[in-house]
Amino acid sequence: MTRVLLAGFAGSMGQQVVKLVKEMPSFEITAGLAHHLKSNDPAEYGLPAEAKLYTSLAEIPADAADVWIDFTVPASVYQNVRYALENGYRPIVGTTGLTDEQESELTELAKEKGLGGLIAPNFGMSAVLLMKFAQEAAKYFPDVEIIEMHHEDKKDAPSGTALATAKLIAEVRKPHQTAPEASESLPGARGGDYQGIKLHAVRLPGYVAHEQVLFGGKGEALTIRQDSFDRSSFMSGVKVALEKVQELDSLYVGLENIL
Ligand SMILES: NC(=O)C1=CN([C@@H]2O[C@H](COP(=O)(O)OP(=O)(O)OC[C@H]3O[C@@H](n4cnc5c(N)ncnc54)[C@H](OP(=O)(O)O)[C@@H]3O)[C@@H](O)[C@H]2O)C=CC1
Ligand SMILES: O=C(O)C1=N[C@H](C(=O)O)C[C@H](O)C1
Repeated sequence: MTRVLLAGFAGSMGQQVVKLVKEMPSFEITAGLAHHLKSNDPAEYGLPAEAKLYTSLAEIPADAADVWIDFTVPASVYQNVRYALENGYRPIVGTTGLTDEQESELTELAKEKGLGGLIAPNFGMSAVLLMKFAQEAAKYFPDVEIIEMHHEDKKDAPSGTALATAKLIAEVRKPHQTAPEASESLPGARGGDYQGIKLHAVRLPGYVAHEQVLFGGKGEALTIRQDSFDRSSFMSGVKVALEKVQELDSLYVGLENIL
C-alpha cells in the first residue's frame, strides 16, 4: 500500500485527488495538509477516518506517508516541496508558481536525498499535447502569442501552462519581438512578455482552464487550442504520476517526461 499525504485537500484540485485515490486500491491518503480547517473530521473532506490532518509543516512527522501530492498555492509550494524532500517524501506537484531557480534547487535536493518525483504545470493530456505541438510549430512559425483563459478564482497569472509553453517555444526560436514598435495607449494591452513571446491572461466566471497558441506567418495563421472543461481532466496525469513515482530516479519537470 502506498501512503499519500495530500497538501491542499480541501481545494478544487485536492477534492479531485481525494476521489481519484479512492479508486486506486493500492493507494491510501493517510495525511492531509490544509491552510485552515473548517472541520477536524477527515470524513467531511471525503478522507479516510484515520487520516491525520495538519495545518502546518512543523506538525508533520517524517513517516506520515510515502508520497506528497501538492495542489496548494504558489506562495507555499516551494516551502512544502522542500519540506517533503527533506523528510523523505516523493513529491507529485501540480501547484504552479515555482521559479526556474526553485525548480533547480528542488531537483538538486531530490538528487541529494535519492528521491524521485514530478513537478507538472499541467496534468491534462490535451495541454501536454498542445505544448508539444506548439514547440514543433514554432520551428516554422516563430511569430507567436499565447492566450490562456481561466476561472476567476485563479491566483496566478500567467498560468503555469502558458509559461511552460512559452519556455518550450523559446527553446526553438531566436528571441525576438513581433511588432516591436507598436505602442500601448493602454498600459498592459500587449500582455506579458517572455523572451518576446506575448502572453495574455483572461479570467472569467464559467471558464475552467483553456489555452490558445496563435502563430502568424505570411498570409496564413495556425491556432492550437486546448480546453479543460472539467478538473477531472487532470486526473489521468495524476494517476500516471502516482503509479510511476516510486520508480522515478529523480525529480522530473513535465508530465511528458514520465509518460
Ligand atoms: N498541474 C495541474 O494540472 C493543475 C494545477 N493547478 C494548480 O494547483 C493549485 C491549486 O489549484 P486549485 O485546487 O484550483 O486551488 P484552490 O484554491 O481551490 O485550492 C488550494 C487549496 O490549498 C489550500 N492551501 C493554501 N495554502 C496552503 C498551505 N500553505 N498548505 C496547505 N494548503 C494550503 C487552500 O486553503 P484555503 O482556501 O484555506 O487557503 C485551498 O484549500 C494552483 O496553483 C493551480 O494553478 C490547478 C489545476 C491543474
Ligand atoms: O489554476 C488552474 O485552474 C490551473 N492551473 C494550472 C496552470 O496554471 O497552468 C493548470 C491548468 O491550467 C489549471
